[in-house]
Amino acid sequence: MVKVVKFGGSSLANAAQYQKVIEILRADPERRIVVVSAPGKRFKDDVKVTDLLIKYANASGENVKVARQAVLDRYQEIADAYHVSDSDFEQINVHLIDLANLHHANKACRLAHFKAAGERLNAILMALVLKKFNVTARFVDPKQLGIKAHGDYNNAILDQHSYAQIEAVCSNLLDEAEYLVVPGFYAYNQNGEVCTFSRGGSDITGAILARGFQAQLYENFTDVDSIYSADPKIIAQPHPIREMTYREMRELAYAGFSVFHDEAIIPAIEAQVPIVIKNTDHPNLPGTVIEPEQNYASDLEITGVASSSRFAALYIHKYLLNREVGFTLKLLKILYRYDISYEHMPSGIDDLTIIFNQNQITDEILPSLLSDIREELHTDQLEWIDDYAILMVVGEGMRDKVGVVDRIVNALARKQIGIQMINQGASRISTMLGVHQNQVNQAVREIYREFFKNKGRAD
Ligand SMILES: Nc1ncnc2c1ncn2[C@@H]1O[C@H](COP(=O)(O)OP(=O)(O)O)[C@@H](O)[C@H]1O
Ligand SMILES: N[C@@H](CC(=O)OP(=O)(O)O)C(=O)O
Repeated sequence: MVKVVKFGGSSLANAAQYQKVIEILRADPERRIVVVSAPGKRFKDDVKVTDLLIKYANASGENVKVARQAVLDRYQEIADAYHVSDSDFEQINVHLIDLANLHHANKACRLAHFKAAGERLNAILMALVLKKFNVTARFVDPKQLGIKAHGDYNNAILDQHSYAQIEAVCSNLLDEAEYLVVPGFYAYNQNGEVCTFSRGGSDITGAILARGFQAQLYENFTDVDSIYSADPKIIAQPHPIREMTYREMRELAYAGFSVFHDEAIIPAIEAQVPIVIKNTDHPNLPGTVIEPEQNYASDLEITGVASSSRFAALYIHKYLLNREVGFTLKLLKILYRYDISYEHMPSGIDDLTIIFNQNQITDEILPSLLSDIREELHTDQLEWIDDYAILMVVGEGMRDKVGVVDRIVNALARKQIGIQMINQGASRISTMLGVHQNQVNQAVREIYREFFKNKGRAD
């Protein structure tokens, strides 16, 4: 049995972090498949290599060389610390130079190729460094593994057919080296071009490989001791979550727990591979285990409260909407025409709200989208709310408890926080609320306080 181990950008930010990663790998012989992100921030105001690469892609004139050098320096510091030879390191330099000279189908394709270099070069470097420790390590590109994706070049989605090839290739590769080092975050489309998953997408690659290799465990190493019940940037020293279910993680990750990518849960669910989130700085701590079902005792009503301000909403009011056959169909056809997907659509008798990911609606399309909806649906009222935030209160413990929603609503009411929308998922393990963005952090604090004030570590 093998473990897939993913290291995030913070875990690979410099040579000192590399050292911790190597020790983690060597501490457990089952850690064979190593998925790496691009080097992340070394300190608070540092810039991630992925962002340096975006700068490089957009640079012109004199700035091109400066931007390229900034990326190269990050790898050079690590290579020097491990005495990687100049000739071995040269491939990293050459790849960065080539990026700017290659022909690309369009701007989006070019950007994806640049961004993917962060992970690709880090995986090449990690394999070179591992060899310095007298172990066999092999860089394996996603193309060789058959990781294929479709959709936007910079927001791609895995092709489900990929698994047949991944599974076939994986077992053979394991015999070839002690460590297979795979770059996260990117895949190839049907034309063989590079495309990336959405930001933070190395978690997805790790999960795909956990399924592909039928791993016993997917270990995801990051910079926190565990997943907490609230974002530690909003609540100081929040309650650590020791165990949680896939369902809980999916909802919380979607709604703002950026420690794990929400789409990365899916391959793990499909193969029923448990996930553990651990800190590269404290690898012996238990971390957070994410598993198929709740097989552990818990007296918590809620597991976590997440928030995200990446949303916008359209409120539509029309009398007798409930009696109008095909109203929603017409609305969805308009969205389809504009190539827009929506996130949620809670509705009442005479109104409905459509919640979008803000990046779906640009300033260019918004006026004509609204005017088409007004004219084709004859609405009585249309309101565009661009400061929309979502709160997600999640917990397996909510399912059988009476009065949880009551406590959420009262906690917000006590602080005069208006609720724009409230929606309880059919799974009954989550309640979603819409609030204004300027109140969202306070809302998280109030809900957190309500449910964790007697649990020892409340803010
Ligand atoms: N509920 C949460 N629990 C733990 N960390 C969280 C939570 N919500 C957001 N985070 C953030 O996620 C960060 C780790 O994710 P990320 O920056 O993507 O790490 P990596 O570089 O390892 O990929 C933490 O430093 C923390 O700020
Ligand atoms: N490097 C990519 C992908 C990724 O997963 O990064 P990280 O592990 O640092 O979140 C990004 O910055 O989006």
